[in-house]
Amino acid sequence: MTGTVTVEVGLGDRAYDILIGPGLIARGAELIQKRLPKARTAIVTDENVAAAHLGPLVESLTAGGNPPAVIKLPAGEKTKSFDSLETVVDQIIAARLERGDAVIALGGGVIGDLTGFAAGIVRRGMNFVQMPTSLLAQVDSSVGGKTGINSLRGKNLIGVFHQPKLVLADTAALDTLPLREFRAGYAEVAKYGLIDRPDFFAWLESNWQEVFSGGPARIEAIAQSCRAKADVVARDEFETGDRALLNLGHTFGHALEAATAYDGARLVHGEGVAIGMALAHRFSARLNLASPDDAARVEAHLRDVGLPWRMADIPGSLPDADALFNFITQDKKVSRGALTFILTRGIGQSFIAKDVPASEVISFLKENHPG
Ligand SMILES: NC(=O)c1ccc[n+]([C@@H]2O[C@H](COP(=O)([O-])OP(=O)(O)OC[C@H]3O[C@@H](n4cnc5c(N)ncnc54)[C@H](O)[C@@H]3O)[C@@H](O)[C@H]2O)c1
Ligand SMILES: O=C(O)C(=O)C[C@@H](O)[C@H](O)[C@H](O)COP(=O)(O)O
Ligand SMILES: [Zn+2]
Repeated sequence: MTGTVTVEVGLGDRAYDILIGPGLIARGAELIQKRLPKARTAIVTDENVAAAHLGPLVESLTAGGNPPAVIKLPAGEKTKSFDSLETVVDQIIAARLERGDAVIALGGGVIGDLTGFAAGIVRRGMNFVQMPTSLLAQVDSSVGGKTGINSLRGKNLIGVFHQPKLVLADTAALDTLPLREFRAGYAEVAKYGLIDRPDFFAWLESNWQEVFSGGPARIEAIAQSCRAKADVVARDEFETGDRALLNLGHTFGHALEAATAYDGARLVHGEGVAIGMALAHRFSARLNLASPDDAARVEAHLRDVGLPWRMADIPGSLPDADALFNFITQDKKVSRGALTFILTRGIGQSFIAKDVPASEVISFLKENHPG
């Protein structure tokens, strides 16, 4: 597989394409103008991505007759904040973009989530294009329309659903992504196998080295991930049911991100998801829902690829189990005060578990806390 792969997100009159392949950033103007003729643009990006990939996109849009406004922000999770939101909103308005123009997110999930939120609220909703440059953004965050910023009290607590008009995943951009960030994105790839695609998880166990080294296996893994996500989003856009499955590993993972104050030097999102998925499998085994062998298999794969898989792998000390539990109670899946977790009956057999007893969660956190 070397050309461009297209995956459709089937949302009726708001359906859009995900294009996956090398060289798409430099073709930005042509591909965007085809869907949004004559749209003026503002590009939102971060400093790392700007240094590596902004030039060809600006050149393409300028040559197409519409030089873009550029909004550059510091890299990292702390950029998903009210301060950054204010900057982006103000700069879009200052550039006099209209509703029918387009805001482009060029970057990882941080830039995508923040930019999508800004596009969702400026002029009550503007066109928005995702140009994901991290593995995590290409396989997950650029698809499905969840946008937002963090609160110190919990992850992604402020945001809106706002779908992009187009996703352009330039796989050549991954050549400049640091290995730690590639690994973090891989956690969300493995997630799709663990949710309901056991064959995909087994394929990853055999082929992960090729996915990491690039070439056809990498594009195959990205395309499979996008298909898996597009399927769920098309049947449950606003997470009233099945979409919650995409949260496998996130109830624990988001609590750990908040508990480390979104300090990317200690923990980035995909690493939190890796630890969270291992914990979700271990917790399922503790509740006699799944075999401990399956939990061990997940932990072994995460360890093999170099991802953290237990709380003890996070550098520095963590707040105690009660404080971690307090973050869990802010999870968006909580309903009438009852906890919802994504648990599992085995590899690729995840399910939505409502009314999970708080006492079980607290005991489990105490048993697994590094001390
Ligand atoms: N909306 C969703 O559905 C969804 C899904 C998953 C994750 N998320 C969110 O996504 C965020 C994590 O995204 P992320 O892992 O992409 O983090 P990120 O945006 O912080 O990017 C990771 C790092 O890689 C750098 N980078 C990105 N692309 C690069 C490239 N091509 N070359 C060099 N450096 C590059 C960035 O500057 C950053 O330092 C979290 O905030 C998470 O909550 C959202
Ligand atoms: O798209 C979804 O739905 C997901 O849950 C994907 C997750 O990987 C992602 O991290 C998402 O932002 C988490 O959603 P949240 O609603 O728990 O904030
Ligand atoms: Zn995630």
